[in-house]
Amino acid sequence: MKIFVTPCDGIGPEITAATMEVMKATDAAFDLGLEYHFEDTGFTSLEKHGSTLRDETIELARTFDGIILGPQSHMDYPPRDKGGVNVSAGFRVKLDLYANVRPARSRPFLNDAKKMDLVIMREATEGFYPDRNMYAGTGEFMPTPDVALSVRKITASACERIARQAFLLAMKRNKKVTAVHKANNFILTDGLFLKQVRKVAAEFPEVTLNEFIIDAMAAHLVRDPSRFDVIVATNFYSDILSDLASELSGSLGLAGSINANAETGLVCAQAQHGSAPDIQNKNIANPTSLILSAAMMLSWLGEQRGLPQFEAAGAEIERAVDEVLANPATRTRDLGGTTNTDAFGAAVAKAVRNRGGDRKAANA
Ligand SMILES: NC(=O)c1ccc[n+]([C@@H]2O[C@H](COP(=O)([O-])OP(=O)(O)OC[C@H]3O[C@@H](n4cnc5c(N)ncnc54)[C@H](O)[C@@H]3O)[C@@H](O)[C@H]2O)c1
Ligand SMILES: CC(C)[C@H](C(=O)O)[C@@H](O)C(=O)O
Repeated sequence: MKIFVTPCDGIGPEITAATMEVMKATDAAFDLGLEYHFEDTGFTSLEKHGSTLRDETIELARTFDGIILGPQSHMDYPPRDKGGVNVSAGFRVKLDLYANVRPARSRPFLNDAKKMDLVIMREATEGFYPDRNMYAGTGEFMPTPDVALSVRKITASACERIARQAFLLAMKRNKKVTAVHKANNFILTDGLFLKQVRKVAAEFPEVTLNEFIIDAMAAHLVRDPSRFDVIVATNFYSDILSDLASELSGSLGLAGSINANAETGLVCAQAQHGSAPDIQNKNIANPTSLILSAAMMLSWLGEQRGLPQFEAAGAEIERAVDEVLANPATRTRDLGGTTNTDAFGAAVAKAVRNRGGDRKAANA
């Protein structure tokens, strides 16, 4: 299996290095036969090639089975005509990775967070990124110096396919979907989203559909996240709600995700958080988010291609992360500990290796 890796900006190289430690240990324990190819994106690509994301990088990534994508320092990029291209939106939009799957769960051994185990199914290709061939703020216009406009594109087809992914996931979980919208105000756009979700819901009579307006949803999530299971929403709403949910679980640094396309089979592991420039190059970032994203990527590849060892490998990384997080001595600073990024990665890799040894002994 061929994996494309691009660490990108800020804490990206640090959390990617920790993730690769875990991937190597997992590959050895499960005989996955992973091969890696590393490419520059973000500021390193800008310095070498004049663009934070080149078309050839995207086209190369398309030929791989999976992608590990680090966070970008998009806020600090130069304008597009000076090479600043939105790396994240570029991968999602150009590769049509429309399902950004963002889980968040509480861990009783970690903190006293309210009980939560949910997945946000985020539509990742449209909304304020309006065209498959244009990205990086091209949905914005300034007709006069006093007026700035932002165009949000919502299509029936994109709403339908993300809704279907949400219901398919709900069938594997607790048969509950919550659609989040603001159709009270955005009658055409959010109205279209809601119409498509209801249409797909009719195909899944066993799944209960609830609907919440985005502003109230934020309050309900904070008050009682245990009410929710699979949440589906358009791009922008999901982006905000998923940061809220992951912080409720203890830290943005715990938030893994994949961007996937169920039809082409391509999958991209990507932390939910950004490049955290406030803590970059200090070896203190929590790499859990990218490690769990890589685990999700392996599980997804396993499920899609009928490869049980990949599913087992993904589950094992999740288990190893929990084992390491359960020990206050091996937590990173965002969770009140003192463990560094590389040491955390090494601890998770060791937890995977230890169990791999147990498994081999049991099979001998
Ligand atoms: N997917 C992406 O690539 C992505 C997502 C969001 C933001 N961004 C970009 O990231 C840059 C910084 O944005 P921001 O500061 O608003 O958001 P951020 O997610 O980078 O950071 C928010 C806060 O969370 C902390 N944090 C984030 N990840 C952490 C981790 N793994 N371990 C410990 N603490 C962590 C940061 O230190 C910061 O205090 C901007 O340029 C923004 O455009 C990129
Ligand atoms: C950096 C930004 C373009 C991005 C988005 O808006 O999708 C981010 O918030 C994310 O969640 O990956």
